[in-house]
Amino acid sequence: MVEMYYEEDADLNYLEGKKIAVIGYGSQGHAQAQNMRDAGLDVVVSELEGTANYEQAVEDGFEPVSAAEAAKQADVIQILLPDEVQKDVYFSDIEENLEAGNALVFSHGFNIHFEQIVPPEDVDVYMVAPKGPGHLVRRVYAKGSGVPCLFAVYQDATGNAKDYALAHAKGVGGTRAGVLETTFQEETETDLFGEQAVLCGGTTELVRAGFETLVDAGYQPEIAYFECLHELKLIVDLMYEGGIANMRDSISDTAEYGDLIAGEQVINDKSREAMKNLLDDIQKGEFAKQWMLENKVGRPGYSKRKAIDEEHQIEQVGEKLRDKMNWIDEE
Ligand SMILES: NC(=O)C1=CN([C@@H]2O[C@H](COP(=O)(O)OP(=O)(O)OC[C@H]3O[C@@H](n4cnc5c(N)ncnc54)[C@H](OP(=O)(O)O)[C@@H]3O)[C@@H](O)[C@H]2O)C=CC1
Ligand SMILES: CC(=O)[C@](C)(O)C(=O)O
Repeated sequence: MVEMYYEEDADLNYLEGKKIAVIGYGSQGHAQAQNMRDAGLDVVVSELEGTANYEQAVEDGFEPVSAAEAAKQADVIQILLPDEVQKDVYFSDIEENLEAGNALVFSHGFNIHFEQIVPPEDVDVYMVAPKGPGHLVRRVYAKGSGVPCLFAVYQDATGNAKDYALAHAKGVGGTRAGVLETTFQEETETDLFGEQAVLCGGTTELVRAGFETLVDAGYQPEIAYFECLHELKLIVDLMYEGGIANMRDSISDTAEYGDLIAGEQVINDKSREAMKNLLDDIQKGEFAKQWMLENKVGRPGYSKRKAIDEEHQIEQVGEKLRDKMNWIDEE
């Protein structure tokens, strides 16, 4: 069984007296910067002037600086930029400001694993990757809890990289929930696979396909929304709390029988083969190449498909229903 690390296994004193630059104040940046500041660490943030996230950083009490300035000031430089811009900003603003003994920190291994960024040998390189969206990382920290994190050490120039990584994970709240050690390769390949085949790609396509099947058969779109999207969270919450068996304990026997006999008809050998092909493309770097090229040519495919999905009937139906529903109180 793998070892989890908790609060008592991490010592914030390793980061005592060190300035931590969080470069990029977006989903992860706004959360991790505030959490680390609340933990008593010395944090400086970088954000593009004139953007909404720059204003948000100011509103949250930071004085954002440029990426170059942040890297110059800091001992620990955490790059929380979009993966597709990290390489450009690293070479234009960060690399020249690195000093021996600094730490270069990521929350996803993409740019290191696919060798977009090749750091100097005299700095530590580690990752602290929350296993959850940034806004949740902040929300649960503020409530006294934390989102579980993965950590990995890619380069240990100081001999203390693992201690720094665990302290960093403590600063963002990860050790409150539990932190697991991995490698940059394992985090990168599994995270990309999860995003594509299960969490985002697989699930959104499943939800849309289910919705369209019901609507095309003449059922009310609102009913199809409730069945295929609204309830999904509630079912997954039960799986999250106690596994698939826990969810099955709570649903009806009728639903459980349906679950048992129908699942493999939807996610069949062909679907599993497709999953293996996605993973193969990720492992071979084909996805990484495709994503970096997509950005180089202005994201035509990304923008076209995103526009189509945003116009999908399930979005309009859902928006109207969410406005009308009295929300389940998550407090
Ligand atoms: N989103 C998530 O929940 C998770 C993300 N991660 C990883 O965290 C990292 C950050 O992702 P995420 O938080 O989603 O990214 P976001 O896109 O939410 O935020 C990135 C921020 O960086 C800003 N930015 C862009 N260029 C610059 C620049 N030159 N200087 C300063 N700021 C700049 C962006 O501004 P603008 O928007 O104006 O371009 C944006 O505000 C990635 O490696 C990602 O894989 C890991 C786990 C979960
Ligand atoms: C939240 C998370 O970890 C994702 C979906 O992989 C991401 O946003 O990168």
